[in-house]
Amino acid sequence: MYIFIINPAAGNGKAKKALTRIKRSSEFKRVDSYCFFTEYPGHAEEIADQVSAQYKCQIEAVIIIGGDGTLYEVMNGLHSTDYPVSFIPAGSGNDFARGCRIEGPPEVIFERIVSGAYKQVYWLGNYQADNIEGRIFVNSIGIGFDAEVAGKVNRSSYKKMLNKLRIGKITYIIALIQTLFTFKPMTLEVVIDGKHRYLQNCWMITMANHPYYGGGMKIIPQAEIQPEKLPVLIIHSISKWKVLSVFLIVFTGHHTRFKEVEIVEAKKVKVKSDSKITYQVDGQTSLCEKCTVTKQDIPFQVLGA
Ligand SMILES: Nc1ncnc2c1ncn2[C@@H]1O[C@H](COP(=O)(O)OP(=O)(O)OP(=O)(O)O)[C@@H](O)[C@H]1O
Repeated sequence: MYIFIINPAAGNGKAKKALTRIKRSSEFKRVDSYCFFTEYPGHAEEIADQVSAQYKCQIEAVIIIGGDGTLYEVMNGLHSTDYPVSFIPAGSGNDFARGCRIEGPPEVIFERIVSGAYKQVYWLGNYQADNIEGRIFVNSIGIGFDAEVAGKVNRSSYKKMLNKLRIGKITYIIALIQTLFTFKPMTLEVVIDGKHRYLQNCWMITMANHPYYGGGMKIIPQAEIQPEKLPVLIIHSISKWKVLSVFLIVFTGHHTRFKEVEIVEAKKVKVKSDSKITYQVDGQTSLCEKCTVTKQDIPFQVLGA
């Protein structure tokens, strides 16, 4: 049985249109399926939790139609990595689809899913932030400047309108410039695979499971879908104006040439601050003082990729 979890609010309603196209396909008529629509933030996680309890071994795949936020919720709600998952991009950013090369019209992706011929393994990340334990991130987790930019984008009143006009990237540029003037660089204790570092004037630390975030920025161009190791990007001891240059060229991946942009690989990263710092997980933001990030041991199968 194919379980669809659809976020009708993602990408200004793109998900419903994608489902309509899939439903018209001969492949859809041939298979057993159930469609669940999310009604509020957090609902996709509840649905995934219920579905894994109720259907267990009957599940052939869980197919998410929405954006990266919906995928994040589903992966945190599923009880096991044994369920094959697929993602039909219908959000505004769709970085997971970019990272896994899930491309094409929704009905074509669905055909590939059902054929079973297109699949790849994917290792998720785990994080623990203050008292929040055992959570999963799908694409990336970031602390500091990028998280504050993401928070501003999410709260902006004009995001929807600009997305509708297909110039959603302008929301990001506005938030970036606003944050550039308000952001206070952090003093952090960072422990990378047991090695302690004290970073002053730190702008951000980001860990990613593939290169993309924020709707196509190649934040860690060399990040591979791989077990064990997390690519970690650290930007510190940098001027405001150079940060602007970093983000102007981040879509090309050339920002890693700046000497203030450091990339390392690690199995475990701990970040500690004396005050609350903003972090983003797959684009959703929150505050914490301590955060520990690792890679999940067991991969799951992505169909249609
Ligand atoms: N029915 C709903 N109404 C409003 N918000 C919802 C609903 N269902 C889910 N959500 C919330 O919508 C948020 C955004 O969804 P999602 O990230 O999938 O789309 P997006 O923001 O358009 O895409 P992307 O993350 O790829 O940029 C999620 O955090 C989710 O909790």
